[in-house]
Amino acid sequence: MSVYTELSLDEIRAFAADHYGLAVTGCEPIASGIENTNYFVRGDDGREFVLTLFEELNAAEAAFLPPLLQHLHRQGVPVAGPLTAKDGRSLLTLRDKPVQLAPRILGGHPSPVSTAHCAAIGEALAKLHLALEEYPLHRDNAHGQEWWEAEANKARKAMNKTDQLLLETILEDFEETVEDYEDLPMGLIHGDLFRDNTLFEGDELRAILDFSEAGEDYWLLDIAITINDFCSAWPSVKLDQDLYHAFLRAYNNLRPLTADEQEALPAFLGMAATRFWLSRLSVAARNAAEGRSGEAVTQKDPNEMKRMVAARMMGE
Ligand SMILES: Nc1ncnc2c1ncn2[C@@H]1O[C@H](COP(=O)(O)OP(=O)(O)O)[C@@H](O)[C@H]1O
Ligand SMILES: N[C@@H](CCOP(=O)(O)O)C(=O)O
Repeated sequence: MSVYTELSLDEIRAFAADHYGLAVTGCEPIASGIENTNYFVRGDDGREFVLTLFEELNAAEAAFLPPLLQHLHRQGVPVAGPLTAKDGRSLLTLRDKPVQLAPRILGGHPSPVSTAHCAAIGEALAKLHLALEEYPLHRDNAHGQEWWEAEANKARKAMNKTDQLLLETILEDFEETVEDYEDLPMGLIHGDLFRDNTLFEGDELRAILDFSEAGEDYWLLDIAITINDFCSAWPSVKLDQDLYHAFLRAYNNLRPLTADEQEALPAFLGMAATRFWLSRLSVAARNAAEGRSGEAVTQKDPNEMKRMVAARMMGE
């Protein structure tokens, strides 16, 4: 689990009382996050909340999130909008880090994924893209093309020849694709729509979580990121054709992919897997450098993504 900043019940209790007028009776660290420190928090009236301490974003960067979530909520996209504190702010500071309290949404990460889950997430992603079409606030994708090219330069030095070739091939394929199809639609994207950033009850999508990666980029990148995780035939990293088609049918129903997007999708699937191959390598290197290890830190496997990159390159 990832709890980078350990908070005591007394500290959470004082924070919730001072800022939200909430009487807290218990808290529990959340075992599954990667980037932020999260705690489930129980109120004396039985309500439950999630306290998120942003570990990577500064206050200015994190301030983008509450209005975004409130907008999506109003547009009918299922998200957990942060609570407003007594002083009207939705983002506060604790231990010198940005912090928010949001309602706990019931549900679990879908596993195994069904065609119904893929249809639900496909529809929700199209709704999210359309809901943000006219959204006035902008933010660059911090892990878009510029980032992954810089990251690839660092990562390739430690790679064997085969991995270097795989990386170069995918990067070149992507660059050629975006040159060939220069009008691919763009907008604000979620940027990290994995199963573990969703909550389902049965087939029903209850919440899309964790908008830390939201930023301006190709809609198709968001689609590819989501397909890669939702529509793979885990533990195999190959695409499951039933899941894939269920996702695309539902997405297309609300926002039909352009002809160029359909042509470009295979290159984006490879690039989306590469983006997470690189970020997982980077997280592993940082954890090693900072001596973060053991039970308190969740580390996802870069090799899983590398295998997916190779599969997507083979059209699988
Ligand atoms: N509002 C919420 N309701 C219920 N569970 C939540 C909520 N927010 C976060 N979680 C749980 O916490 C986990 C980690 O949250 P996430 O925002 O993905 O953190 P990180 O960015 O550190 O990975 C999620 O996978 C989910 O299980
Ligand atoms: N989805 C990323 C990791 C980001 O973790 P999150 O818990 O912040 O969503 C990956 O799979 O590498």
